[in-house]
Amino acid sequence: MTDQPRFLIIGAGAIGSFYGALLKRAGCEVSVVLRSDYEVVSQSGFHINSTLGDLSWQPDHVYRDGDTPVAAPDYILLCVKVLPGVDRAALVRPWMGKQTVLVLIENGLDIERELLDAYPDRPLVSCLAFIAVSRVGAGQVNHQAYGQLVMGSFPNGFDEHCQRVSALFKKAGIQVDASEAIVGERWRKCVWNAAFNPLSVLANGADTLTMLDAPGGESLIRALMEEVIVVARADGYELPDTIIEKNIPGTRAMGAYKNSMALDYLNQRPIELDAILGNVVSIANRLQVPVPRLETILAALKMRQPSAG
Ligand SMILES: NC(=O)C1=CN([C@@H]2O[C@H](COP(=O)(O)OP(=O)(O)OC[C@H]3O[C@@H](n4cnc5c(N)ncnc54)[C@H](OP(=O)(O)O)[C@@H]3O)[C@@H](O)[C@H]2O)C=CC1
Ligand SMILES: CC(C)(CO)C(=O)C(=O)O
Repeated sequence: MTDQPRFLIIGAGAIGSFYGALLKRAGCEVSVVLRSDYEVVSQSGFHINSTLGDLSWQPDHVYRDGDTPVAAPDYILLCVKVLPGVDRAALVRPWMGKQTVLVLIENGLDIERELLDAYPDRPLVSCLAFIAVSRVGAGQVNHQAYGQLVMGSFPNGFDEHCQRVSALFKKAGIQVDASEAIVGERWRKCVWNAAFNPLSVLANGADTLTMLDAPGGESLIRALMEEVIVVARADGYELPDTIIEKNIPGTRAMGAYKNSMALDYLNQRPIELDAILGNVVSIANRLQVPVPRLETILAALKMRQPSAG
């Protein structure tokens, strides 16, 4: 591994280009594999309007499918949406060198397994992003708030790669919380995402305050969060009840906010329904934990979007 770590971002949308900008700021070589934004970013880079200032940057190399990288990356930062039609293991395969380590910044539960199965001898760095950032045009990103990462090795621990990558993000000014139990952290975040994200789609792309203030809204959201907590506990992750008491006022304090699934829905893009809700329900079914409300919402959304899951 070189002194200046070499990163390749696959999925350089809102999250990928934002965290890529930070790695660039920390002195790394950062390249990207692009699809729809290839021409624009090749010519004029990413334009990122951020609460941290102007984070616009030019990748060291801009690739597209079928290209051969100039050099194998030390790290692949995988930030594509986790969707049933997207084979993430196949997506990274052409770019993996003999020593390349995968770093995921993606939402959802139980989303690492397919990558670990495909690359069983590779360390896997798993990250959760607490951020509000969206892609507003080709190569154009708007960062509205936050940015903290929670990071750990999958399935557990905090290895030398986590240490190295977290040090780079910290150097660029981002808070990184180290976790020895990243799966528990995924459950903890899922308490929020599995309740708010799918419900916002049923509510026609509603923001958080609209959902909380609708008649019966807050009590439904609390009940959904309780169901997720019960499943997490049955799966061996002892989440405290206080999560809900923190989540509700914390969400109110953020102001009206449209989560990533609401934005996907409003922009007619596929939603990460299985990664965020379907996998919770599957684990509940396997462990025979009743989750009637989560199941109802999942079934209703599958009717709306049968193939995009
Ligand atoms: N945005 C946010 O505030 C937050 C997002 N997250 C999570 O982060 C993850 C990424 O989300 P986000 O960045 O918002 O999503 P975006 O839709 O902004 O970005 C996804 C990117 O992946 C690219 N992509 C998809 N397939 C390929 C491919 N085959 N080859 C190359 N590029 C590809 C897309 O390119 P193309 O345009 O060509 O399709 C797009 O640029 C998700 O799991 C999300 O839930 C978590 C917390 C907050
Ligand atoms: C928690 C939140 C709202 C932002 O980090 C998110 O994960 C999302 O928008 O899906």
